[in-house]
Amino acid sequence: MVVLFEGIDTCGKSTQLELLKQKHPEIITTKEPGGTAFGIKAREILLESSIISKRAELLLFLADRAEHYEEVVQPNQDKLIISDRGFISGIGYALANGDFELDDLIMLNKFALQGNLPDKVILFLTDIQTLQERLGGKDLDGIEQRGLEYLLSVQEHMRQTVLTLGIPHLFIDACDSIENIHQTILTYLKV
Ligand SMILES: Nc1ncnc2c1ncn2[C@@H]1O[C@H](COP(=O)(O)OP(=O)(O)O)[C@@H](O)[C@H]1O
Ligand SMILES: Cc1cn([C@H]2C[C@H](O)[C@@H](COP(=O)(O)OP(=O)(O)O)O2)c(=O)[nH]c1=O
Repeated sequence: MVVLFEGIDTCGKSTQLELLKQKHPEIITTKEPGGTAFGIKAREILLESSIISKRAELLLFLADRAEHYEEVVQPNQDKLIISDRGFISGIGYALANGDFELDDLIMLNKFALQGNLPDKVILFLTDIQTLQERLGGKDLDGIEQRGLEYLLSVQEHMRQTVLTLGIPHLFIDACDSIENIHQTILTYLKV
């Protein structure tokens, strides 16, 4: 089973994935961008914000996704695989960047994933105050520097995309405590 942890920067995905991995070391944990050797190089380019063309940026995220699918997801289909981000980020950030149609983005992402969408999405939803507090506590990469309004519009596009595609999902209140969220995820995943 393939599960995506999705949500905008600082909503708590990595914290929860780490807790889950501690309790269940048998879970295959991975991430996009950067879950493969190629992805590590792609991630460096993507986060240093040296790409001017939004299409070039999108295609590099998609290249990372295609490689990640073949190298990490496909060989482990029989196990529980949880990825810190995936194609919901791919669509959410691209829609917030403008100039892209949802139908085109769905088609491109299905192409990268050889038609195999994840089984479940756990989407963390935050609010402006929490986002501001948590972003204030870290060095911002090129994408995070695009600002609060940009990130909240990404979040809304992610939410709509999950609903439009009808993927089984859990919406998490990212402002809840770390322990409460952990328990909610354990219950949802039945692990
Ligand atoms: N539920 C929570 N309540 C308070 N702080 C949290 C919570 N979840 C995560 N944090 C803190 O917020 C910051 C960002 O969390 P992180 O898990 O790295 O987010 P993401 O992986 O989504 O970018 C970290 O400093 C983390 O300790
Ligand atoms: C997977 C993906 C990520 N992104 C963005 C989201 C993040 O800002 C960045 C990845 O950074 P990352 O450090 O993984 O995210 P986080 O701050 O949540 O730990 O790339 C896209 O724009 N498109 C995509 O397809």
